[in-house]
Amino acid sequence: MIRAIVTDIEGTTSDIRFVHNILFPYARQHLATFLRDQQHQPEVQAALEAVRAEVDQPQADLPTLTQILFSFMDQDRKSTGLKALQGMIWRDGYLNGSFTGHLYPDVLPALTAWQAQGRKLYVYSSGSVAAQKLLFGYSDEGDITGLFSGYFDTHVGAKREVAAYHTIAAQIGLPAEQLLFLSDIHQELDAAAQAGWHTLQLIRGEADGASCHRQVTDFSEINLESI
Ligand SMILES: CSCCC(=O)C(=O)COP(=O)(O)O
Ligand SMILES: [Mg+2]
Repeated sequence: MIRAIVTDIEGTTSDIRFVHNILFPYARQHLATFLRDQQHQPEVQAALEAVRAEVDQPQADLPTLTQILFSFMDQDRKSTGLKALQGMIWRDGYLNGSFTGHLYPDVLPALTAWQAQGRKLYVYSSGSVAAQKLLFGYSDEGDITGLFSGYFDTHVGAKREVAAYHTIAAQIGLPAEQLLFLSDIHQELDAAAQAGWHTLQLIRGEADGASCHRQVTDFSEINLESI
């Protein structure tokens, strides 16, 4: 029996185009000003230190770090330091009404039903935990953070690493065979499956012929009793 469901965000609960066409450009547009104005805030300093460590440049100054962060954004690199900074910048965008967090219309009814059945819901995304809480706190459907029992980001490891799913299972406190991971990316599901989890792939757009995972086009097609 599935007792907990862990969901990805981009391409699973929310449109990739929202992330790539709204969130990422907003962070890019505001990065330099944000760093200039907020560089002495402890959380910003911690993120910049993480970037320095990631590129093995302990003395890198702010202009150098800014260029490194732009190149990370060009590569869509899932850098924990970049993701922390993006989340801080997006906070302003949510608060000033520049955007709300996209949710596919099938997501909220399914999550609500699963929670009512006593199943625990979690999020695992490369976006920082703070960014995840913002997306669901300022979603198209209002604040739905009350549905979730916890959030995981790259602090537990990258989404294509098997070890990350062992860590999440240990933190949730359930055996892998009671856990279901929902994602649009088959390499992430491969890692979860290798850790013993159940998996389901969301196909929101293009088909994925290279996948060996069960596929659904939206959350309304998910029947947890048949897993
Ligand atoms: C919290 S929404 C922004 C997600 C994000 O920053 C991202 O890079 C998505 O990566 P994922 O590995 O979750 O597809
Ligand atoms: Mg995804």
